[in-house]
Amino acid sequence: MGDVNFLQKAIQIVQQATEQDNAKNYAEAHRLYILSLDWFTTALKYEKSERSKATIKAKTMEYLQRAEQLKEYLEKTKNKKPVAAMNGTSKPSANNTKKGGSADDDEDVDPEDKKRNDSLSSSILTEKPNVKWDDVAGLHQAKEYLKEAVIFPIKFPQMFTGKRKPWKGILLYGPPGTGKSYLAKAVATEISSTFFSISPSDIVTKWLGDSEKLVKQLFEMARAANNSVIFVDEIDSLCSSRNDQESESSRRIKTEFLIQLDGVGNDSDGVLILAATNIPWGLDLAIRRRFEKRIYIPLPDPHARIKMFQIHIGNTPNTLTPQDFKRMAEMTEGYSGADIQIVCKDAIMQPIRTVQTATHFKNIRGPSREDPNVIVEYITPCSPGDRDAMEMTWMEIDGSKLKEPEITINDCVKSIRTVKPSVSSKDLDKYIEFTRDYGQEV
Ligand SMILES: Nc1ncnc2c1ncn2[C@@H]1O[C@H](COP(=O)(O)OP(=O)(O)OP(=O)(O)O)[C@@H](O)[C@H]1O
Repeated sequence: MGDVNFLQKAIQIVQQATEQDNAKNYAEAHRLYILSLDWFTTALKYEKSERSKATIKAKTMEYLQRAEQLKEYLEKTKNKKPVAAMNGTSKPSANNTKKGGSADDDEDVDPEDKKRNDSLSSSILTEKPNVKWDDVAGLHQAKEYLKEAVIFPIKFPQMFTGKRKPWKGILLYGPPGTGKSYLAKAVATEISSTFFSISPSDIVTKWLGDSEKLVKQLFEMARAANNSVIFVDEIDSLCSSRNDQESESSRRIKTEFLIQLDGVGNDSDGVLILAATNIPWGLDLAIRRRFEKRIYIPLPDPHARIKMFQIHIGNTPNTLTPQDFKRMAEMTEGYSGADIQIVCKDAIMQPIRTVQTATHFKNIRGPSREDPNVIVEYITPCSPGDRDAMEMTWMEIDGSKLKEPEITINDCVKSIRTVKPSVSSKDLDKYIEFTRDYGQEV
C-alpha cells in the first residue's frame, strides 16, 4: 500500500472520529482518534515533502490532544465526577453544564478495568522474536554495546559489583528502517530473562485512564522480574520535548518516565531501558540525558548491504554470484535495511511475474522435490525462440509440474530500479549533527 493510501486512510478514520465526537459518542471517538494516529504516524514515515510532514505532525498533535481530552473526560465520567460535557471543541466549555448538557451517564463502576489491565499486561509482556545477532547485518559496535549492557550483566553478574554497574539506559537512534527495532528483537531473542516491549499506542490507546500509572506498573513488573529489559519503540511519541501545547496527560506520562528512569525510591537495578527513535532531537532534554548511551544506527555500509541481500534473498532459488551481490550493494548506496528488504521481497516475486507473463514453456528434468535423488520431469517458462518452446500459458500447467525460474541478477536490478531509498541526504545531516552534539558513532 503506498504512502498516499496511509494518509487517505488516516483522514478517513479521523473524519469518522470527528463525527462520533460531534455526536457525543466519546468512547468511540477516542478509539477512532487513536486509530487514526497509527495511520498518520505511518504516513509520516513515508512522506518525503517536509511541508506535508509538518502539516501531518501538526494535525497528529491536534488529534492526540483531542484523544487525551476525551480520555480524561471518559475517565472522570467513569469515576462519577460531574464534569462539563465536551462541546466538540478542543476544550470542555463551562457553560455546557448550565445547559444541563453534562453527559454524566451514571455508569456503574466499570468492571472492564481489570480486563483492560490484563489485556494491557499481556500486550506488553515478554515476546521472543526469532532474530539472531547474525540476522542483523553490520552494526557490529552497536551489537557489542548491547552485549556489554545486557548479556554480560546477566551471564557474569560477579563482574558488576561496586563501582562497575551495568548501563541503565540505551537510546538507539537513526533514520527509519536502519535496524533499531530489529536489534531490540535480537536482544529479546538472545537474553534468557524477561523482555518487555511497548509502543506508544500501548500506553495511550489501551488504557482509558491515567497512563502514567501504567508506566509505573510496567517498571514495577520489570523490577519484579529482575534482570529484565524494557524496550520502548518510538519513544519520541511519548516523551517529546516540553511545549505549552502538550496535554496534561502527556506531561504526566513524561514525569512518570523521568521518575522511573531515575529509579527514584525504587531499586531499579537489573532493569535496562532500551529505547528507539528516529527523531532524537525531539526528545525531552531531561529524558535524553537519562539515556547514558546514545547510539547512532546509521544507514548500512556496502559490506552490510551485501549481507542484507544475502539474508533477505535467503535460500530462495537464485543464480546470484558474489559479484552480483557486490553489484547490488554498489547500486543501493543510501538505502536503509528496510529499503533493501523491500527490494529483496520484490525481486523474490519476479519469477512469479515471469511465469504469469510467459507465452512459451519447455520440458526440463530435475531432482524431485520429495527426493533429490530421483530425477523427474518439470515444465518451466522459456523464450519463444527456444528450441523446445511450446506455446502455452501458466493456466494450462499442472501445479506440481511447474518449476519456477530462479532469481537472476536482472530480476534484482529491475527491483532496485523500482524501489527508491526512503531516507534523504538532508535527513542524514540532522542525524550527523545530533551525533556530533549528543550521540555516539558506532
Ligand atoms: N541491519 C539490518 N540487517 C538486516 N535487516 C535489517 C537491518 N536493518 C533493517 N532491516 C530490515 O528492515 C526491517 C525494518 O527494520 P527496523 O524495524 O529495525 O527499522 P527501525 O530502525 O526500527 O525503523 P523505524 O525507526 O522506522 O521503526 C527489519 O524487519 C529488517 O527486515
